Amino acid sequence: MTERLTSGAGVASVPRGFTVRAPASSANLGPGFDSLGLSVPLYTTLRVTPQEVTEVVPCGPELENTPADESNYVYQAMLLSAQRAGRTLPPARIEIETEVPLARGLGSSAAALIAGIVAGNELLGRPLDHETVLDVAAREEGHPDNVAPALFGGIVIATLDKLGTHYVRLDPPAHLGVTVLIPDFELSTSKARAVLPREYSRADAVHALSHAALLAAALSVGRLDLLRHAMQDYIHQVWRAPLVPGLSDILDDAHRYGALGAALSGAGPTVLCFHDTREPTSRLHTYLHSVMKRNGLSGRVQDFAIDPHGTVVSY
Ligand SMILES: Nc1ncnc2c1ncn2[C@@H]1O[C@H](COP(=O)(O)OP(=O)(O)OP(=O)(O)O)[C@@H](O)[C@H]1O
Ligand SMILES: N[C@@H](CCO)C(=O)O
Repeated sequence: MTERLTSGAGVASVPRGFTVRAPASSANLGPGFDSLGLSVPLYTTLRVTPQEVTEVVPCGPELENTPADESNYVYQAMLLSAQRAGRTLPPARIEIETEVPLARGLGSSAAALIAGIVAGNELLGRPLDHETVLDVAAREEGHPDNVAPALFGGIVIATLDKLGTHYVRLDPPAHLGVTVLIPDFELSTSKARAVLPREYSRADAVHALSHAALLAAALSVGRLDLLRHAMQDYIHQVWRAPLVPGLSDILDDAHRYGALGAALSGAGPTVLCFHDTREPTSRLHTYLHSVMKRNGLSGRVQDFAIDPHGTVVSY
């Protein structure tokens, strides 16, 4: 059985083994800092088998430095669901695999967090509904822009405040594709947040909220022609540019090579460009490779569709 996460809370307890698959995500999209993101089809997968003792088994080269015990971030995420439900997590073997490169701005931590919370909730018989799963994850990350698309798929606009986590999910507009440049070096979110100013001027605030509002509206009605203008940002990219060689050039010039808009993906160093899926992306690929070469970087350039499914549980 495969199911999207569409049912509510309260399903009876689940003794069988199951798999949880959570996608990568690209947050911010320029001015939507901490509030806007989309889902990328690279996946973190957990295979959960109830048994008498807990075992945490990271698999594959990407996870070779993550702990093989209960201190693993995925297992800690599973405990969060038990904590919110006021229950004790039953023991299980948890195998973890990921295609999401770590600390590159593609939401590896959010995919791990969502996969873990959903897996814990599933082991407990789904005491938490989806809004609560999102709220647990958003409070843990401190912002909802990766976890919301990782959970629901598509493009998600979300806010986190004292009253809860509120969101609107959009289906990806027709003909909108994503091209990402994923450099080979890591940049932790904490380092990329530490360079941001603590305060902004009113002019910067007005610039950010007007562009973020325009971007959300453009994405919701499929106005691909507006993306380049709507994606202008002075809240985070300008401060992070020194950490990501070539970023400023790509933000300024990618449109000349067919990009509909460009942004730093999450906290970087991945850079995201939108493209029109009816047009070839070869010129854009050649350009992005040339920027890497000019800056002495290695990495890969890859096209993706936006993942519409989000996190999926299968039996
Ligand atoms: N599958 C996983 N299992 C265990 N730990 C993980 C897993 N995925 C990510 N992590 C932890 O999350 C860290 C990366 O998180 P970080 O927030 O710095 O970057 P990111 O989530 O990849 O990028 P961004 O938040 O900018 O999109 C890793 O170094 C690792 O500690
Ligand atoms: N909005 C977050 C995403 C990365 O987790 C940031 O840019 O720091």
